[in-house]
Amino acid sequence: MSIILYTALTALITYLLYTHIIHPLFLHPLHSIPPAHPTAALSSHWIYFHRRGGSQALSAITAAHARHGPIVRLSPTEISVATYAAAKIVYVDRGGFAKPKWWAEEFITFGVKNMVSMEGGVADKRHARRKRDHGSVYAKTALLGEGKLERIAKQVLGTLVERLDDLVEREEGTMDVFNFNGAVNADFVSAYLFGRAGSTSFVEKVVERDEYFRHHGLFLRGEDTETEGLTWLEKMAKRYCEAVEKEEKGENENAVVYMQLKSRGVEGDELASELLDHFIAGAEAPRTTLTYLQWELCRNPRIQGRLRQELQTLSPSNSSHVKVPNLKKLDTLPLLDAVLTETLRLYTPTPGPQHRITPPEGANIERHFIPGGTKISASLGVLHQREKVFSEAGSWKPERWITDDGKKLEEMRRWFWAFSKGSRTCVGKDFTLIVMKLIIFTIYARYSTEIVEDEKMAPTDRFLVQPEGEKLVLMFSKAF
Ligand code: HEM
Repeated sequence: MSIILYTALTALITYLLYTHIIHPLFLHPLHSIPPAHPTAALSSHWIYFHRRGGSQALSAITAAHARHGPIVRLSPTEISVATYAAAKIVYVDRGGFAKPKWWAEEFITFGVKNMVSMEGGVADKRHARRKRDHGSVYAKTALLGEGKLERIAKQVLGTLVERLDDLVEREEGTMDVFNFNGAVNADFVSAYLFGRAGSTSFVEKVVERDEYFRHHGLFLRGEDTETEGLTWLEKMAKRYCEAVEKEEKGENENAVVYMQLKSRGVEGDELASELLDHFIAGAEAPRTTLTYLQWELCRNPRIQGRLRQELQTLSPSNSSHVKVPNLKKLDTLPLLDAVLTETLRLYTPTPGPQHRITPPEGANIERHFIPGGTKISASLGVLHQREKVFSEAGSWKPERWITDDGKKLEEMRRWFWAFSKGSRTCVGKDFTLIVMKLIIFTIYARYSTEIVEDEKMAPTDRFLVQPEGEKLVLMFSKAF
């Protein structure tokens, strides 16, 4: 071998060794962060392998934190954090970090940016403006005090009770509740978004409901089915928007969110995209939450009984005439709040990494300096498994939320991230909580439930969790 060839080969091997092994392992600014897997500092293969097919790699990330502590390196340029203090820096302090472009764009519909698909962070003024465009429509004071939600509740809960009475009296009481729960929530949220003209009647119209959930499933599954699902969803949202536009002036004031955004100049595809996102969020995440909540109430009949007693203090009607309870009183029932919070903790609907990117100046997190442009995330489901905060974290224990220990309660609330925190916190949080409470009230004050079929209830490792079998069959009986 000639001396020139020998020198060139040695230089190449040295260069490759330096760039692929020595630099990432010993000199890269992230080198002191423990790798989730021995190869994670050298290549992205480990994390890509766990993320194949749309998986969120939640169990791999959970196991990595259990082995290596609160900060781990998932790939040469990506880290995961698992403490309240670190999550606060990423999502809350100084407006929180921006979303990486690829992640924000996952949520684009109609080819335009809605709030969730904006990158955010201090530099993104559009996101802050869009948040302001929503005004107070989703604020707790407006929801509990203005009577608009009560009017919707009267209608939707009336239909719910009719359906359940029929089920119990004429159909032996057995039903798969998974899509049914989605239906009730969809009817609520669509009425609030689009008013009477554009709202769904999924509780009654089973074929329409199943079509919606089927197409949303195609959209979520991604790849070859994504376009078919999205096209169908976009047509649906356009139809609802057109229905509001055709209404007489005055009538369309019931389209609370539509009219609010329109009054701020959000129009056309931008408006349709924003509302479609709220519709999907309002139907899907509570579908999962209520299904797991009902499952746990069936597995814990004593808690179901105590909850019924608590709900009956609000004097529900026992005829088919539905009485909407006082929303402020409903909101403060302690056991109702505890069962819902505990379900959102243990079966977090979006438990996987909420991806962000460090700002150009970098950040100090968990005693490491993280340079600008690093991919970083906390997984909400991992925060919720913190044993020191939530003892027996893997068990459903609603009573943990009913305690006189104010310090403990405050600590648990800090670590409760089901709706995220900071500038990107869920805009529909108070809406969905009060709607779910109304639905639980209406069902469990009047009926009791038992499990008929609960195979495959393990949560899927997807962005939006579902029970693996997408099914939970319950037997309903009249409780009084
Ligand atoms: C159980 C129910 C729900 C859960 C657990 C939930 C959870 C979340 C979480 C974790 C985020 C933050 C995502 C991120 O950082 O990228 C979020 C954002 C958001 N949610 Fe929800 N959500 C629920 C229901 C709803 C409902 C009913 C609506 C609308 C009516 C809604 C509308 C939104 C919007 C628009 C955002 C984006 C906020 C922003 O980017 O600033 N969600 N939600």
